[in-house]
Amino acid sequence: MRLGFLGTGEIAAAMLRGLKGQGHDIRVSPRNAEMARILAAEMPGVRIAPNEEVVAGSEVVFLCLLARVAWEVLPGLPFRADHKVISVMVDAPLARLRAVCAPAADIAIAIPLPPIAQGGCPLPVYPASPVLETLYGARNPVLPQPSEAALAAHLGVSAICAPILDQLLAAADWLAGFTGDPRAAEAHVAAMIRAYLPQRAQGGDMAAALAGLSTEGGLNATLRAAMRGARDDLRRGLDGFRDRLGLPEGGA
Ligand SMILES: NC(=O)C1=CN([C@@H]2O[C@H](COP(=O)(O)OP(=O)(O)OC[C@H]3O[C@@H](n4cnc5c(N)ncnc54)[C@H](OP(=O)(O)O)[C@@H]3O)[C@@H](O)[C@H]2O)C=CC1
Ligand SMILES: O=C(O)[C@@H]1CCC=N1
Repeated sequence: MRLGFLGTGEIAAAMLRGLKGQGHDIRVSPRNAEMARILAAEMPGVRIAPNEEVVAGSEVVFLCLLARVAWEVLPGLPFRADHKVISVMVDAPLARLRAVCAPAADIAIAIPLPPIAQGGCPLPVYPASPVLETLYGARNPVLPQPSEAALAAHLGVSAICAPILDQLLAAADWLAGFTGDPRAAEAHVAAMIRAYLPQRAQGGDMAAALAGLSTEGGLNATLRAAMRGARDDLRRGLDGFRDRLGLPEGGA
């Protein structure tokens, strides 16, 4: 398939690496120049081309720009009615994407995360996108959403990755302070938490795991109580995205 990526940053690089071995003909935009060079050298079939050529030469165009850049750049590009466009951008609702990508109308928003490079990354999308399924579905669970609001809520919850990783790193750092082995400490924390996150988590698994860690006076119960404020902070932070993500009142 002929694929184009506009914006060759963190998420585009991960998405490209997630396509390795599929034999696509891929054009990437020249910015970020260093990343574009690395990817073109790393992956057969990837070439660097001006934005206009990325769009003109592709059947599927991935929008991996910052939204504020996209609003300036996209209106001048040669979109066609037969293009399939997949945006992964935050702050880019469908109505505005349709306006700047016209006459292209087959537009979906997806939420990849950097682990898509290896696979196993849940991939919410709205509206359903057969081409996204074709490209990524074999290695990642593609999750079509029933509405743009549901997609936006998934976008919001994706923000927990950084604060949770930050907590895990703080724990590993604390452990390494006693063991003197930061690598082993990080590996241990990762393995311990991974053991609680089965490949196919069922509703209720997390609550059951938490119940199993609630021994009265135990270390887990003690630290959880001491960190109750962090739970409230997380909830408040997510609620703070409502306007930005266009989420309806009510909901949660
Ligand atoms: N990082 C993530 O995990 C995820 C990010 N996203 C979304 O993806 C989008 C990109 O994020 P991310 O990859 O992290 O950001 P980056 O800043 O890493 O990538 C954006 C890229 O766009 C390039 N760029 C700037 N101007 C132009 C232009 N005129 N034409 C072509 N390319 C240009 C930048 O190049 P230069 O460096 O030269 O300025 C940069 O490499 C954002 O909208 C973000 O919300 C979505 C899901 C996950
Ligand atoms: O943090 C962000 O804005 C992007 C969106 C989803 C994950 N990362």
